[in-house]
Amino acid sequence: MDSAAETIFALSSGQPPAAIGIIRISGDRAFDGLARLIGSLPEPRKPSLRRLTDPVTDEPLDQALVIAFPGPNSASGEDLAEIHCHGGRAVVRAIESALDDMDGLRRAEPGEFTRRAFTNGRMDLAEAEGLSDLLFAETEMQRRAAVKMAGGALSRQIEGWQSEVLRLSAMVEAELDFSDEDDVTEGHSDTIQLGAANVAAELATLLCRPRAEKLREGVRIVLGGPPNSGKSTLLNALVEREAAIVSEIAGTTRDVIEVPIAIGGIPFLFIDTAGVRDQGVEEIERIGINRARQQFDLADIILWLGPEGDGPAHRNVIEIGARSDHPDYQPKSDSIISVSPVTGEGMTTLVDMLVREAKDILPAGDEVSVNNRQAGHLMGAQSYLENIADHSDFLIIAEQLRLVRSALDAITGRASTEDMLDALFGKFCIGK
Ligand SMILES: Nc1nc2c(ncn2[C@@H]2O[C@H](COP(=O)(O)OP(=O)(O)OP(=O)(O)O)[C@@H](O)[C@H]2O)c(=O)[nH]1
Ligand SMILES: [K+]
Ligand SMILES: [Mg+2]
Repeated sequence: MDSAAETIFALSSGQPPAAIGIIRISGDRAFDGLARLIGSLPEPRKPSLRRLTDPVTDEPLDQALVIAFPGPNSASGEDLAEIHCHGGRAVVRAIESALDDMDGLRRAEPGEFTRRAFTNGRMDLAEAEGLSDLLFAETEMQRRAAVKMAGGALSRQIEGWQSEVLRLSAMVEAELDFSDEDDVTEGHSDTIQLGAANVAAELATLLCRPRAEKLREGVRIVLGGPPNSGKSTLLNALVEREAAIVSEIAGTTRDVIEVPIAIGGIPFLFIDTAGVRDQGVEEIERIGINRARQQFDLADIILWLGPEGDGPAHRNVIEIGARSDHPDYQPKSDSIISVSPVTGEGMTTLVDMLVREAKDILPAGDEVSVNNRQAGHLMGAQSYLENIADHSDFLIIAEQLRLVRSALDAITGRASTEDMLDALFGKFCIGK
């Protein structure tokens, strides 16, 4: 049997025990399965309170709210039944096993409900990616961006470009049809070139923005400086727990310590590193220092605790005067803030500064951003559009426009490979 033809079921709510459990059944036999538990089917889309009975043993299972959503206007695009039962482990297990015993019903794979929604045209790929992000969102900023994606903001933009490119294609086709006649108008060629350039410019605007992945990974802030400059102490203060070992021994930190934390709804990844020095270094510390240097390369921001102007070459270094309360403290220039986790001096100013900087590094909440996969296809589309500027041959232009359309289709999944779909939907949990 074709797997899409099978009827699937799963617990779609969180792990039991919980106050309620929601079991969803999707497919041709969903209503049949529901009817066998409750007797007769309720009216479509109307929640109704029913007694569930095991069809084999006749044993009462639970009292539950049941809803039947006929396809294709359901979340999955198929007949979909929901059973809102009590969320105890035994109740959920008993209902699931009664369903499992029915012919043609089986437990769903992770993400299978959403995959069916996609297959049945209830959701495009960009929206499904947004939904995936939404399920994994941990900070307020991630949630807002994901809601936008799942709501189809990017899909609508892509649709707009698709229809403009189609319009240009139609003009090119018309030119090709009449090309054996002599009155080919110069003007049309200009209109097509201009139209292609406009779409390319809009793609460029979107491509300039930070990638969506950055929201999931967090802004990478690497603490750097010589041994004993107070990096680990500052890390612990920023993340409000003893994540790194602190001691007066120079060379305490060797491994890279990464701590993800949200501040003001913004995701950060704070990274503590080994103190960088050249003299008196043994083998393990040297490895740690190499790791620190690798982290400097990957950083969005380096927080430099060392001597003024001595930080690694990087586009975004924030210098601070660390351990400002310490008797050995040498004040730096006026523009450099003094910070001490011990007295709290400068801590609020520093955090505010990091939050401000982070906003330029992360996608903005009110703008559409694209992930790396989507950006790859947009860059493809952009280069085909740019090729058009170099050509006056309508055959070549027609081909480039066709390539643009298929690159844009790949973003919404109208041209997607099985591998990519497996990778995306496999990340979802069972029951989603
Ligand atoms: N007075 C004072 N002492 C501090 C401050 N920050 C750190 N220290 C002390 O300085 C010493 C080194 O602190 P660490 O946080 O381990 O320094 P580090 O840069 O991580 O050192 P390595 O991991 O060895 O490179 C410890 O004894 C801390 O207690 C500060 O703000 N004020
Ligand atoms: K130390
Ligand atoms: Mg340290």
